[in-house]
Amino acid sequence: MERTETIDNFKVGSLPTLIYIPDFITDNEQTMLLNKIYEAPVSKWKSLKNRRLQNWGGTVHEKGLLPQDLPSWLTKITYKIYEESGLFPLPINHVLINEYLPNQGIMAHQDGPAYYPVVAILSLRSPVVMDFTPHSRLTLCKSTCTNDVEDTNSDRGVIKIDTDKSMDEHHPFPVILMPRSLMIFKDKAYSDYLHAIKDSEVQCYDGAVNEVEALHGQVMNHASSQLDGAVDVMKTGDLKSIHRTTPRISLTCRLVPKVHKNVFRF
Ligand SMILES: O=C(O)CCC(=O)C(=O)O
Ligand SMILES: [Fe+2]
Repeated sequence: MERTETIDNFKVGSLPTLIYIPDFITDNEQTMLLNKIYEAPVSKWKSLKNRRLQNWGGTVHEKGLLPQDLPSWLTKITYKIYEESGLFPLPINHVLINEYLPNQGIMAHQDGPAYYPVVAILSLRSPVVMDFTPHSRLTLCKSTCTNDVEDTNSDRGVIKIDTDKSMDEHHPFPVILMPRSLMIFKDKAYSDYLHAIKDSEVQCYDGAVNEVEALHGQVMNHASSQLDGAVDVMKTGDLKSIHRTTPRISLTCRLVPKVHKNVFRF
């Protein structure tokens, strides 16, 4: 982000509030992050049904965070997000790193209540489409029903969703997440919508709220455009799609406001 630009310049769509910043980090920064992520011992990865993840910053419980210092290679990026966005009241203290193979995704969910309601997602390597879908009513899920939610926010009070099809002014919409981009969402986009990534290698981005910002000239008009994961975006006739050919890594950066300093008083 240039010095003269404010976060407001990066708002996309009409819903409060979705922010999309293309090229938030450089190629070198992306390479450095990927190296660090894949340097971690295999035991740092937790495998789920449809993706694997690394948890950094400590353990999130319903009542707050049992903290662990973030490594400096992560604070470098989380501090940049904190400073440049101006949207977090305190520095980010928790990062979830997800790895998705081209046929993997994440089911529709809303992030758990332990987090401050602003999420920043940095995307690496492969483009992907994130679908936002409205819901009208939320009921807090007690620990007895968290098993049906395959999510890492998991046993600390993931929110169970009651989708109401009669929501009229709310519409589903896709967002394109290109490598090296940062997406931030909060307000209604956080509280009234679920977010999901389809577990398919071909994802439709028709109607994406950030099509111009994300693609700026990258769209290939033909199916022979397989130069790199970053440009596997095609428009064949009316079909707007992203073809995932490499794994995608994302860094979900959040703030858990309540931090437990002393394990024994937790
Ligand atoms: O990988 C992503 O882009 C989304 C991850 C996510 O929604 C989450 O960890 O809560
Ligand atoms: Fe999420």
